[in-house]
Amino acid sequence: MATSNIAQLLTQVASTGLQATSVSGRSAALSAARSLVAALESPAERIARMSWYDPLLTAAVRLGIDAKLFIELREHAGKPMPISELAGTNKADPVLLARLLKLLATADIVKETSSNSFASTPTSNLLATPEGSGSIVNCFSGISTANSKIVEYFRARGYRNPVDKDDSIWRYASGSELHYFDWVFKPGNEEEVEAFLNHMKFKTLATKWYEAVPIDQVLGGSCKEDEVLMVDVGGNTGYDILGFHQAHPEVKGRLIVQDLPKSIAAIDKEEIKPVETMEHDFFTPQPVRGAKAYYLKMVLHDWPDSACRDILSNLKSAMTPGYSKILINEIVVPDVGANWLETGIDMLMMVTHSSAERTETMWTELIESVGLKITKVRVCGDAVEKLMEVELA
Ligand SMILES: C[S@@+](CC[C@H](N)C(=O)[O-])C[C@H]1O[C@@H](n2cnc3c(N)ncnc32)[C@H](O)[C@@H]1O
Repeated sequence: MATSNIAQLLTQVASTGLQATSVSGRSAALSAARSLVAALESPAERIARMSWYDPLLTAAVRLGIDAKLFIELREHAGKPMPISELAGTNKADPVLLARLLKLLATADIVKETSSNSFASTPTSNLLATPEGSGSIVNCFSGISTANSKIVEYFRARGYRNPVDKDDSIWRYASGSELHYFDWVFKPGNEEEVEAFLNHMKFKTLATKWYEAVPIDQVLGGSCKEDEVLMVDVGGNTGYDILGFHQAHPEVKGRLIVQDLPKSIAAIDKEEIKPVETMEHDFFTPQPVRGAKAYYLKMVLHDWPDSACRDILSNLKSAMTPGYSKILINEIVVPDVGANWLETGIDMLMMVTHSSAERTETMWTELIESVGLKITKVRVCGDAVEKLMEVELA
C-alpha cells in the first residue's frame, strides 16, 4: 500500500469534505472517500467482502424488512432498543436477530449502541418506508433469481451479449413462461407488485427533469385546457406526471398516465387529479393522437432495440408534425468513466430484460432508425438521467 497515495487521498477527502454541503461538493467528497477506501482495503479484503459480506448484507436487509425490524426501530426514534424487545414484537429468535443486527451495524444501517442494543439510522428509517423497502424487495427477488443461474446461462450461450427479450437471464433462471412484467403482474403476486410499484417511486435519487430544465423551452408553453399537454407512457402509478403538475401548475393542458391494467388499478383516481388514467399497452397503436409531448421515463431501458423500435413507432404514428415531441428521461451512459449507478442499472437491465443503458451514440442510432431525431439532450442537475427531446425527422 503506497502511503504517499493514502496521504494524498486523505488530503483530497479533507478538502472536498469541506464543500460537501452542495450537491456537487458532496458528490466530489464521496468520490474522494471511495478512492481512499479502495486504496486502504487490501485486494484480499476486497475479494472477501465481495465473496460473502456484500451478498449476505443485502440478504440481511431483506430479512430485516420482512421481520419489520426497521419499522420497529423507527418507532423508537433513534433511541436504543434492546434485542429482547425487538425479538418480542417480531417473534423472531433473539439470537438470530442479534446476528443480523450486528452485521447491519458494520455497514451503518443500524447503530449498535451497547451490548445487544440497537438504534435506527437515516438509512434504516428509509428502509422502513414503502419506497425504500420496495426497492430492496423488488431487486432482491429479481437479482437473486437471475444470479443463481447467470454462469450457466452465459456458458450455454457462448458469452453473447443478451438482446432477446424472451431469453433473459431472469427468465432462464426463474423458468417463467412469462416475460418479467407479465410475471410481476400475474394474479397471486401482490407482494411483488407492491414492491415493484414502490421501487419505481424510489428509483430517481436526484433532481427530477422538471425541476431542472426550462419548461417553456421544452414544452413551448401551455395548451388549451381540452388539448393534451403530456402523456406519460408506461408511467406506472402516475407519481411522476403528478410531480410535474405540482411543480408547474401554471402549464395548462390535459395530463394522462398510461400503463398496464394492474399499475393503473393501483392509482387512487382522486389523489392523482388532474392527471387522467388510461390502460394502454405501448406495443399497440397510441390512442391519444397529437399530444404536445409523449413522455417516456425509464421505459425504453427495459427493452432491447427491436422492442424499442415498436414502442417508438407507435408514438411516431400519433405525433403531429412540427408540434408533438417525445421526451425521453433516461440514463445516457458516458463514453468514459460511467459511475456505479449507471453501470449498476445497466447490469440490472441486462439480467432482468436482456436490455441495456445506452450511450448517446446508441440512443441516436436507435431513434434515427425509426425516422425520429434527437434535437436536444438536456442535463438535469445532478441526476444521472438526462432529458432527450425527440421530434419527427
Ligand atoms: C421501469 S418502469 C418505469 C415506470 C415509470 N415511467 C417510472 O419511471 O417510474 C416501466 C413501466 O412500463 C410498464 N409497462 C411494461 N410493459 C408495458 C406495456 N406493454 N405497455 C404499457 N406499459 C408497460 C410497467 O408496468 C412499468 O410501469
